[in-house]
Amino acid sequence: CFFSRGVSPAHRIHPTAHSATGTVTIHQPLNYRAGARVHPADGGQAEEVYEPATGRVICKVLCSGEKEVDLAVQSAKAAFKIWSQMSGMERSRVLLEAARIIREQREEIATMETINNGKSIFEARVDIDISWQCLEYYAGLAGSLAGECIQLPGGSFGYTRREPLGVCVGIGAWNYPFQIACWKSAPALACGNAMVFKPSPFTPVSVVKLAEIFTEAGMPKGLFNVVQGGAATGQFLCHHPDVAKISFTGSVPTGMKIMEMAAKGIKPVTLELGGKSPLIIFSDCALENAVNGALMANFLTQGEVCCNGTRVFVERKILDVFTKEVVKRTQKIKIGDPLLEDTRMGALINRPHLDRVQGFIKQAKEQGAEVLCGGDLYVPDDPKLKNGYYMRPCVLGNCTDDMTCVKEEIFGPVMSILPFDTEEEAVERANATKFGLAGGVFTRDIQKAHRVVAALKAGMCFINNYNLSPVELPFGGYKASGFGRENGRAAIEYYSQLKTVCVEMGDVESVF
Ligand SMILES: NC(=O)C1=CN([C@@H]2O[C@H](COP(=O)(O)OP(=O)(O)OC[C@H]3O[C@@H](n4cnc5c(N)ncnc54)[C@H](O)[C@@H]3O)[C@@H](O)[C@H]2O)C=CC1
Ligand SMILES: C[N+](C)(C)CCCC(=O)O
Repeated sequence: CFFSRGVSPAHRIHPTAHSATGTVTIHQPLNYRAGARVHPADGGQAEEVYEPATGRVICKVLCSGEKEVDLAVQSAKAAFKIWSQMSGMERSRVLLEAARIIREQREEIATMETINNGKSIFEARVDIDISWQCLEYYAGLAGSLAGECIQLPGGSFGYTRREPLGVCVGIGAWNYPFQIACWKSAPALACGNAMVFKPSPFTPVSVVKLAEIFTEAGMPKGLFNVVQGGAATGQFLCHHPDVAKISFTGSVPTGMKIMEMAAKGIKPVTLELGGKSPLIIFSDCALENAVNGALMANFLTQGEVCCNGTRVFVERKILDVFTKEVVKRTQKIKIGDPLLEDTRMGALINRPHLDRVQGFIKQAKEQGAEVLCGGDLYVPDDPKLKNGYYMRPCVLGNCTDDMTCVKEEIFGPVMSILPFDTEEEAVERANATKFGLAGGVFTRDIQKAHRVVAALKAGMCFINNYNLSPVELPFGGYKASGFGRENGRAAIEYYSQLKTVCVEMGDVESVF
């Protein structure tokens, strides 16, 4: 598998995955509290949930009110008392069992993710693999989470305890619904915390499956709860006095609001926000790898990826050959029914978002960019897909740094190509953005590669590849792309706190 590892071939193909587009409806409650699916106790405003591939409503999600949010937090609080007292090894075993169940149910979860999100089943399987790998990784760390012992004068000493924070809130975006929930819950639970998770109201479905799996794996009932809804529900969560931490993935404007709310309760926050990341292609690159890298950097999940390298800086010497090849390969991307095995680009999340992406392309043309391919709506032949939210992936040439398409996050399949002449110029232009989530470089010159990534003001940098997600590596942003880290050992810092204990072995020497 091309950007995940450790998947046995038996997990790859499932014979029944093909037929479900346009047929699934969901009737079960989508809130999860105290170890069971429940209808929310209050709120109750219903939002339609779509299948992007067909434009069909697959269910209605009931938004949780203040009372339901409180019940979920209280349920988490009760479970925290049990879970936080368990040893790391005991927690590890439960997380490993959850990872095993996810592997077992991989096809079912990936199919649901595809139906609700619109991404290809091929990619959804990778997302689910990254998800269980994340649980395995933090299960591995759970047993070794510890403080340190520090010798002091006269035989006295101090020690630190790494303690959980309490009830953590996770708020997710719609592009990687299951994976985001795992990236937040795995380190949180490994550290001994409880969690209340709110997915995006566009993709409420798969995270409830995760909650069921956690219970089946042996977590105390109430340890992981799901509330549903949009901004109002999110605000109840962020203001709740019993919430110890908020981890958010989403847009910059919402991230600012989350931070303001957290400030009122002195709650720590992790913010995984948007980006407009640079990918710098030098003329001494391996061209085919660089072309592959540019496609990986722009067209996964219909371009709806926060860390995408959407500003592709190409050394002028290879501009023509690189552009020609990228365009040729982009035109070959198979768009269509996301549940078909050979589809590589499915549907965008919803009609307003598709319109927004189309608006960016229109504006790019008005500002002088040239559409080298795609950018138009795509209507699949299959009649059941005719109301889906498809577009052809787009490559823009003739771009300049001041264009809106180069400055703003589009969150769709739109690549902007920008020529450059010198390394210094490329680095300076790459850094001339309010964002700092990711960046990449393609070159065969190892000194240049390391020099350039060292100069990039971005949290996640790639050399000679792009958009890989090994769970062992910390992920997160600089500047307006947020702070805090997910994945890797680093995430432990954001879901635990240190208690220092100072131990006197002698007598108290009072100054009074
Ligand atoms: N850095 C990262 O890891 C990622 C960042 N993103 C960013 O997310 C954006 C797209 O996702 P969207 O779901 O449209 O973002 P969004 O910011 O509109 O919503 C994200 C989540 O916040 C909730 N929310 C909205 N208003 C809220 C409020 N006032 N209080 C509490 N919660 C609130 C939403 O219901 C949703 O669950 C893009 O800008 C993208 O760059 C998306 C995925 C990953
Ligand atoms: C998995 N990956 C690296 C393609 C994207 C992860 C960040 C996001 O949630 O957008």
